[in-house]
Amino acid sequence: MILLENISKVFPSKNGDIEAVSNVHLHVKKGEIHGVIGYSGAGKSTLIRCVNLLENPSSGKVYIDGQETTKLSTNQLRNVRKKIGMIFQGFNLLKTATVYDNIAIPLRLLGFSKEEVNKRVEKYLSIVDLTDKHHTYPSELSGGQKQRVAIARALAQEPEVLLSDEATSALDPETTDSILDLLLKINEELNITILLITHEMNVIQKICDNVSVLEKGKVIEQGSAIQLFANPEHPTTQKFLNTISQRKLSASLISQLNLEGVVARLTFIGENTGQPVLAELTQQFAVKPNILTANIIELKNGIIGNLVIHLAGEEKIVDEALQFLRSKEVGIERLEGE
Ligand SMILES: Nc1ncnc2c1ncn2[C@@H]1O[C@H](COP(=O)(O)OP(=O)(O)OP(=O)(O)O)[C@@H](O)[C@H]1O
Repeated sequence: MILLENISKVFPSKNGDIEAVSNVHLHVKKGEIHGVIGYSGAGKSTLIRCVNLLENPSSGKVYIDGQETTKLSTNQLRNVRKKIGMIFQGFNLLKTATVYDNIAIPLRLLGFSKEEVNKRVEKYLSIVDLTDKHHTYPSELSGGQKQRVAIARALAQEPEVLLSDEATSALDPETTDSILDLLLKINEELNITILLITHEMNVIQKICDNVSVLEKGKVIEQGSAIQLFANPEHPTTQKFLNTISQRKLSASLISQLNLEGVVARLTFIGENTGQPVLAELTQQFAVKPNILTANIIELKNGIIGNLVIHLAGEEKIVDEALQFLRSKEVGIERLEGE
């Protein structure tokens, strides 16, 4: 649905060029929710603005629904942009217009009849659960309600793609959750493809199918959310994961425990999370597992369990025990200390 082919964006500045986005390749398939996560300054906003060409890439190609948009005329581009809705961290509502008009005005500008405008405003206000707010002004709404109006406005143009630029960053955790639920509903019921940017791992955890991690304008890791949460390879991805689950033990504690046995992180995916493998382990091998940390991460498409254990016992038997766990498709990472 969205294909970014080797996109770069360079901003000239007095102190030299700034390469905000560097050779990014990203494919978002129809119907998926793809999250781009990165710290401040990573290039997320610039990248998402390249998708609807609010920002012209310095090089590379953008395809929407198979059509290369980077070579279209302004008129042709206007038609493609109708397929793409966008929501923002700051909501971007018209302060002097009611909720109804905030959604209706862009439709009127697109030339829809009064009846069609009315039909769409009613339909999308109902989808975002704000049917009682027609005559309310944005200043009288909470942040979450403002974002719902912005979402209704984006949906009213009946786009195929929704771009979300940090849409939940200004909201408290509970409101964030309700907006994420709404994005899931839009994705599932209206089959709208969503590309979102965020610096919050819980957003990725809750609604994304696939993820790209951006750092200094480059994609440093890309894959399914399950893959990234189960086996984060890049230190920056690992740092993001630490924000939602405490994965780290101190190096000195690990060193101390490694003197007698090994410290290992066991990762269970999906159905594996329910298997009593540690009980089987102690029945079959003369080892004593001691659980140091444990957590379960619920993702949109599955569950991942993490256990960090200390396995005491004879070296050869400990190795066999770890081999047994691998044979049960448990991910094993031996942790080294100082
Ligand atoms: N119009 C511009 N002119 C010059 N430099 C820019 C411009 N827009 C962005 N940059 C620079 O490009 C880099 C990436 O900025 P961008 O806003 O895309 O990052 P971000 O990941 O969205 O950050 P944040 O989460 O803080 O918004 C930064 O170094 C920024 O200063």
